[in-house]
Amino acid sequence: MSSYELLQNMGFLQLLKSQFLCHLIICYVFLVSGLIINLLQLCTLPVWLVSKQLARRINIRLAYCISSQMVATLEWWSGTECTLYTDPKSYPLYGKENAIVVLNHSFEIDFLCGWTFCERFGVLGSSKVLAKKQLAYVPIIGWMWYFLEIVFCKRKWEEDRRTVNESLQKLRDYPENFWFLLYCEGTRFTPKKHQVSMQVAESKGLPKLKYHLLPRTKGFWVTVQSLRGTAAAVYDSTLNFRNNEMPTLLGLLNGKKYHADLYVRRIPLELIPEDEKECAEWLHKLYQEKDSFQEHYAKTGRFPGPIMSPPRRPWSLINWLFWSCLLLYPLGLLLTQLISSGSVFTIIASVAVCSAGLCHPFTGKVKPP
Ligand SMILES: CC/C=C\C/C=C\C/C=C\C/C=C\C/C=C\C/C=C\CCC(=O)SCCNC(=O)CCNC(=O)[C@H](O)C(C)(C)COP(=O)(O)OP(=O)(O)OC[C@H]1O[C@@H](n2cnc3c(N)ncnc32)[C@H](O)[C@@H]1OP(=O)(O)O
Ligand SMILES: CCCCCCCCCCCCCCCC(=O)OC[C@@H](O)COP(=O)(O)O
Repeated sequence: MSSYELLQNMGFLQLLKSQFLCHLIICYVFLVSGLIINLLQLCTLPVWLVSKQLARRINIRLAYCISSQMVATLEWWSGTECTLYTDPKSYPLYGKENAIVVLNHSFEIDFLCGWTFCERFGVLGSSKVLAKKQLAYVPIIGWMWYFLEIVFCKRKWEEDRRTVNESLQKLRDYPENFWFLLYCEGTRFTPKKHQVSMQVAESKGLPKLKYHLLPRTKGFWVTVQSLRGTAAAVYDSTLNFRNNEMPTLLGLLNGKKYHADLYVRRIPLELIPEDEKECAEWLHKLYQEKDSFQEHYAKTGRFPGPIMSPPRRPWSLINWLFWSCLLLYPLGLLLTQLISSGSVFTIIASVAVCSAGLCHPFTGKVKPP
């Protein structure tokens, strides 16, 4: 094939990825498979009574079937690249131990990049997060999290102090390695929130941060204390995207390729102070360091240290193809039957769906490569 033809084909592929019908198919597979998996998770309830560890292992695999579909959208559909900057001595330990991950909360898809690294190190099904309670009620993801023993907080310290500790204690005998994600900033970065947060920093006599909100220290302290002896280290992770891009889920769905850079430092848990006040000071210092890494990135376009990128694995794609075949076949049969029935309503409905696809605002907007 000539390079001109190849370019033309690539242009066609990009155009295809921007079509509403493709988005509809991806969302249909995600929603229907997600609800089926939620139902299967519900069926594991009796297994908990017989063997807790077996039920946990089953739920890890079921959760993988959901979260890896979103990872596949990032890795295989949009082709987004993820580069890891880290110390080669720490690299072999990733995925082989329990860890607390501290990540900046600056992008709509930062959690998805986190999931992508979980996938590459084989801990996607078991990965956990300290999430706000409202997310527990979101169908598919929230319900999946319930069975994964995700830790939820109300962001009311008087209540969270006890409940977060109790939920974390339950993870002490978790049967597989997990990463526990903590967004210490507590909410996603916006210029307005940054302004308020820097006023708090000033009132506390703390140095100002340019790229982060002031970290909330209480959740970090309770997590470190509760997971001592369970987690081996804190993975201090700093994420940014090349070319000042602000990636979105819709961009990924449209097949837009981004380039994520993640800088990870492994800090053994023993190095973190046990005392609440000292631990808070330690975290503030960590965020000042994270700020300096972002400054380095803004100036040089890279993070410090060597690159040790793990390759993408085929499993997320295989999982997506499996669910697609399973769910698109009956849908195809149904549509064929409806159309061959020749009913006026069916024909009008089909035309309406196709027109919606053609009139979609993203159609034809993709720049040819
Ligand atoms: C090798 C590869 C490595 C890594 C790969 C990366 C990642 C992969 C890992 C895992 C992936 C797993 C899952 C990801 C999937 C999805 C995640 C998606 C979504 C979840 C996101 C969320 O839900 S974020 C929101 C919830 N989380 C948090 O809030 C956590 C942080 N918060 C805390 O820790 C809080 O302390 C708390 C919640 C425990 C309690 O909150 P509360 O509000 O009650 O107390 P505070 O801590 O705030 O205490 C009050 C003190 O705060 C000061 N204050 C007041 N205003 C501000 C302000 N604007 N900014 C900062 N501080 C403020 C106030 O003065 C009080 O100060 P004191 O001195 O009295 O403490
Ligand atoms: C293949 C898939 C395509 C289908 C797309 C489905 C999309 C499901 C997305 C579910 C993602 C769940 C994670 C949400 C992240 C989130 O909501 O974080 C909250 C924080 O910022 C703090 O919030 P706040 O302080 O209240 O602003």
